[in-house]
Amino acid sequence: MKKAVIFDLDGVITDTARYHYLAWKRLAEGEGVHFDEAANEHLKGIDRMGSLDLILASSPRSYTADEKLALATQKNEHYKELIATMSPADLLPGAVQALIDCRAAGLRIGLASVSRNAFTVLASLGITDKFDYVVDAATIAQGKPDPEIFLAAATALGVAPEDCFGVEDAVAGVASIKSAGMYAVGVGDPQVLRQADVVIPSLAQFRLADYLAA
Ligand SMILES: O=P(O)(O)OC[C@H]1O[C@@H](O)[C@H](O)[C@@H](O)[C@@H]1O
Ligand SMILES: [Mg+2]
Repeated sequence: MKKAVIFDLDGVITDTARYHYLAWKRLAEGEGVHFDEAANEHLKGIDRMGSLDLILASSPRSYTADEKLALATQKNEHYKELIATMSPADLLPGAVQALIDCRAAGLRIGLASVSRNAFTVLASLGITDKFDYVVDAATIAQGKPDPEIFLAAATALGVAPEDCFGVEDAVAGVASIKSAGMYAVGVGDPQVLRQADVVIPSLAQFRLADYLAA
């Protein structure tokens, strides 16, 4: 039986994935780089500087480290404007019920987001106290798809990786869960999240009993 669940945040619990997309799109177009939903799919779950590098790889010019930092800051300021009015109304359908079900089943509950805005978003959604442990992205050396962030959450929760399952909307996130040796619940399109053990369209279809014995 599984003893812990580790959730991703952006795109799983709330639709911040949309805001990340809009902020990256404005930045990319300002740099003369075409950016659409398909390109964005490759950035989901990727940390801020990693995402910027992927976008700028298609730019006609090169950038100094200082220029990159300025662009990343600019994107983050725009992103923070977009999330400023978030409230519990921005929780995706089924998210709170999934957290309640996991708690009722006695699971330890972690959050593994590479976003440095995760604590702010959790507070705006009013769900900080629903997690036993939230990984501080600033303490993680290797972003997803590296397993580090999911392993860090499991260690802090005191549960072996094989007794955990992870919940993710990103290809890189599912890869991170699988290389951590955990069962992966994908949220999204099965044609995209091919490495997941099971894929559900949203947390409204979260069926805890199916994952506990997996
Ligand atoms: O820029 P932030 O808030 O630290 O977020 C980093 C990354 O966090 C991830 O959760 C998102 O899926 C990415 O799109 C985002 O780039
Ligand atoms: Mg995500």
